[in-house]
Amino acid sequence: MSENAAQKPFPVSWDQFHRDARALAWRLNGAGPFRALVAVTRGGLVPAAIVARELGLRVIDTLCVASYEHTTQTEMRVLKGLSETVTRLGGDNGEGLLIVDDLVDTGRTARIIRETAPKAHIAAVYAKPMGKPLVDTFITEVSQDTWIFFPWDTGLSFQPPIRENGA
Ligand SMILES: O=P(O)(O)OC[C@H]1O[C@H](OP(=O)(O)OP(=O)(O)O)[C@H](O)[C@@H]1O
Ligand SMILES: O=c1[nH]c(=O)c2nc[nH]c2[nH]1
Ligand SMILES: [Mg+2]
Repeated sequence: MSENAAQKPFPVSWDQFHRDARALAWRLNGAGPFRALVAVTRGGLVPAAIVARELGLRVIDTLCVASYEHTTQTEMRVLKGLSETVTRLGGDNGEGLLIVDDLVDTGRTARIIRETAPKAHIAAVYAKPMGKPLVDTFITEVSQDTWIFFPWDTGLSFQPPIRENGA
């Protein structure tokens, strides 16, 4: 999604995120074996830590990608590719690598990852319909017009009563 003007908010708490990331680890447990884990920064760092802990993975790399300024989709920039060590572990095509992100939305990020490592296993905690076909594993699907608010991007604030908003 390039703009979030008319999107449905889907706030996720730390507890909920931990539960969903752990559910992802359960699902991935049968999909390995994995030789290394790659976190897609920055959002993928949080589920990567949880999944790595659950699956006993200790070789962890980052794929540093930026494609959104707040809620606006911008030109895609790969700021850092896979390290030499992890590229060697995964062979030429990324087989045996587990690549983790927080969500897949339009699928643009996942498409770039797929080009970098075609045989890697790509996993995301949340998926929207456009991006869903581009990942191998995900946990929760939300509609395309949903904007997911992650706990590291949000804080507690006063909520006006529903009635006062004219709902
Ligand atoms: O499927 P797409 O439309 O490509 O969107 C999904 C990507 O967008 C977000 O990252 P973002 O580029 O905002 O960077 P961040 O992880 O640093 O927040 C999210 O963490 C995914 O990586
Ligand atoms: O915090 C976020 N929530 C989303 O729904 C989303 N889609 C792309 N990038 C995103 N970042
Ligand atoms: Mg990201």
